Amino acid sequence: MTLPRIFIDGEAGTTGLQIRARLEGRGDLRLLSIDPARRKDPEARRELLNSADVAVLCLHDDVAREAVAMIENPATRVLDASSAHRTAGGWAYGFPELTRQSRGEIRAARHVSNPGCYATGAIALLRPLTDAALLPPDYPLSVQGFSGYSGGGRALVDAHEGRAHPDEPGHPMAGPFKSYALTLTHKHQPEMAAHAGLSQPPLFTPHVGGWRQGMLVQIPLHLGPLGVTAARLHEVLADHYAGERFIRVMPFERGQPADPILDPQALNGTNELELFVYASPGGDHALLVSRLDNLGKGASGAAVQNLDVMLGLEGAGHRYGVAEGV
Ligand SMILES: NC(=O)C1=CN([C@@H]2O[C@H](COP(=O)(O)OP(=O)(O)OC[C@H]3O[C@@H](n4cnc5c(N)ncnc54)[C@H](OP(=O)(O)O)[C@@H]3O)[C@@H](O)[C@H]2O)C=CC1
Ligand SMILES: CC(=O)N[C@@H](CCC(=O)OP(=O)(O)O)C(=O)O
Repeated sequence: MTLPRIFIDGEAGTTGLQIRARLEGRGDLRLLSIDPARRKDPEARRELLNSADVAVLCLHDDVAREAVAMIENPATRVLDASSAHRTAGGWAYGFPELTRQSRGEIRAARHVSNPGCYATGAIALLRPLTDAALLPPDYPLSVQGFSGYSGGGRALVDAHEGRAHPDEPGHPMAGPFKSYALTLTHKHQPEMAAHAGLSQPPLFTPHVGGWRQGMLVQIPLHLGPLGVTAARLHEVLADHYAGERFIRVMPFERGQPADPILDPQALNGTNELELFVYASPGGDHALLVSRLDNLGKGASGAAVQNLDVMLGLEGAGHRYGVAEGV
């Protein structure tokens, strides 16, 4: 039996290293590796991109677009971890649990785009609610994100872990806590709108802190104008994700999940996503929260899960977690 050949373009980066670590030891795939000295050589990359059954792109957006343009072999499928193709026509969105059709679309697609980390947290909470008409598509939503610094890729990881070049100025986002994207524009907004079933992008305010990985995404809601209870929001989410291996809707007893305090790092090293619905005592306000590892279900864990869905291997029960700090 010939094993599916997988090439990770950008395997030395934050996302690429984590995908590679998750695929080490898999006897049902064959990893094609590039000579580290030639990892940015277009000819070496072109050859491997066109020899792979699936090319996994762990590159910044512009380089990912160039990589797609280099592929001439019609049999090569692409799983792109960058944000270049998340709302592009002809690309399946790699969120297997999102709708009843998602797995089939990913399985059939030649081109699959892996979701963004903040977007995963927001869309997981919103899409079942817009599909159930509990949230109107034009509802004015706010989304707040809190991420570990690995979300900023190699440059921010190096700045935090003391590997920045002494001649280079400090990374503007390094430090214990920073609010950013204060132009109120962020690359995940179009993706959130498109895949959460919204007709306008949410107001999105991300923050990054001095922990390596793990994130929370929060969506506050005034329930009065929506005419819905927090218990109903919880019920719809719990029904939608029932039976999913990686997504858990946390129990809701009299308006509160069991956790009164959330640590963004609790799912680090896993491919899990937890969803919480909190309610104020009078029932006027709800807070939807998702917790995930930005490098797990927010990037590399999701990519390996998508790879398996593409290849029809999801049912084999592979582990999509990896030790922290890879
Ligand atoms: N970090 C995260 O939490 C997430 C990241 N992503 C996405 O994944 C993609 C990669 O991000 P991330 O891993 O964080 O970024 P990194 O900067 O850590 O990694 C990118 C890698 O690509 C390499 N590279 C740069 N130019 C080329 C080239 N021309 N040919 C081949 N390789 C090249 C870089 O090498 P060098 O460093 O030497 O330049 C680096 O190893 C991005 O599009 C990002 O949006 C998606 C979800 C989450
Ligand atoms: C902390 C930090 O800088 N986070 C990144 C997003 C993280 C991420 O990985 O986004 P993609 O999945 O779209 O690549 C940012 O806000 O641009």
